[in-house]
Order: sequence, then C-alpha cells, then structure tokens
Amino acid sequence: MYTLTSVSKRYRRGKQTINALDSIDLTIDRGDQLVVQGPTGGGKSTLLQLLGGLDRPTTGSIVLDGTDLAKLSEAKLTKVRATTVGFVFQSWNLIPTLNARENVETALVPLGVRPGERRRRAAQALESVGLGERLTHLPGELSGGQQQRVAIARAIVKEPKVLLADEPTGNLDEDMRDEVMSVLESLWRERGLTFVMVTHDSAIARRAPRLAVIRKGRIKVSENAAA
Ligand SMILES: Nc1ncnc2c1ncn2[C@@H]1O[C@H](COP(=O)(O)OP(=O)(O)OP(=O)(O)O)[C@@H](O)[C@H]1O
Repeated sequence: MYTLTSVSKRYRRGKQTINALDSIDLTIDRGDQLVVQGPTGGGKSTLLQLLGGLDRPTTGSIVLDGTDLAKLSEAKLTKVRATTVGFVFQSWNLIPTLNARENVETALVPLGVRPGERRRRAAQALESVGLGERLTHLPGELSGGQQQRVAIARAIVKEPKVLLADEPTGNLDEDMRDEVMSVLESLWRERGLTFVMVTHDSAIARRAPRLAVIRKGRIKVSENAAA
C-alpha cells in the first residue's frame, strides 16, 4: 500500500534548518494498523502529513498504490486527499452551526455527490459510529467523545482506503477515550482500512500490532506478535 524510501522533510526557519524526518524507510501493507509514538517534536505529525498528501517530502518517495505522492501535482494530490485518505485530528474542527449529519456531508461536497445521496451516506456513517440517534444535534449539544465520533464519521463517509489519526483521543477524558478508540478499532477491522495513528497513550501502543517510534526524525518499527 505505502512504500516510503529515503524520505526526508526539512523545514527552514531563518538560518536554521530543522530535519523533521531524516531519511526514513517504511512500508505499510493494506489493512495494517501502525501506531506511532515518540517524544514531542520527533516528527510524528510530519510523517502523517506526508502520508496523507497534506505536504510533500524534501527528498525521497512516498508511493501509495503505485503513485509517488512526492511527484503529484497539487490538483492530483488534492484528489487523493478527497477520495483515498480520511483524517482525524486531536481537535475535531466541526462547524458549530451545522448539525452532525451536515458536518459529515461536508466531506462529500468536493466529490460532487448529490444532496439526497449525501444525506443518506452521512446518516449511514453516523450510524456506524453509534450516532444514528444524533443526526440533527449541533456539535454544542454533543459530548466531546460524540463530537470526535462525528469527526470520524466525516473521515470515513467517503469510504477512504486509508485512515490517518493524529492523537484522536488527546482532548478526551478516560471514558471518552475508550469510546473513541473502540469505534476506531472496529472501523479498522470491519472496513479493512489501512490505519495509522499517532498517540501518546502507552496503553494503546501496547495493544498495537505494529509500533513505530520516531525520535529526532528517525524511525524504528517493531512488530507485536501478541496483538
Ligand atoms: N511548518 C513548520 N515549520 C518549521 N518547523 C516545523 C514545521 N512543522 C514542524 N516543524 C518542526 O519539525 C519538527 C517535527 O515536528 P512534528 O510536529 O512532526 O513533531 P511531533 O512528533 O508530531 O511533535 P508533537 O508530539 O509535539 O506533536 C519539530 O522540531 C517542529 O518544530
């Protein structure tokens, strides 16, 4: 699914150059779950952004199903983001004036899906994250865990092959963390998604089938046979 070869990402700030990722090699198979951990500033979010085509590497290639994302035009990269990759972030960024279903529908607008079909698919996606009874609630009328589940429904409604999550439970207390994690886990299993998640939660990392630790732009991957 993904093959990363000698991927580096450098940022310039004034005279200073920051090596956010330093010559990384990584493969991620279709249907894999990879959990990413590491100290702050190590390069985790940078990796996720490159996997999702939100940014390009300075050098190296990121091949997703035969296409090198590093070489795509901005228009083609936008298409990959809209069709193939779902993102979930720490802050769920829902539009406060739109209800749950309308927020989910926003992911289908760029794909040209007709309004009736959008409503149907958004309702289905909300159903699949356990929010079938909350379609017309505004974000302010939902708990933090429920709002994050709306954001997850928005990420999966386009039926992406890849789901990328950057500290999806970072803003939640313990109960809601479990609720959001079990939704993500079951979507991963049921839909055969390729799932990459950055988390500081070591309990989640212990359960992960594959764990990547990124430190100072370098990556180490270990398999967990018990998971
Ligand atoms: N747009 C940018 N411009 C300049 N430097 C950046 C930019 N984005 C990230 N960096 C730097 O690149 C390095 C890696 O950042 P990144 O956000 O990937 O780390 P992280 O592991 O996700 O950290 P955290 O756990 O704090 O989110 C850091 O030193 C950061 O300051």
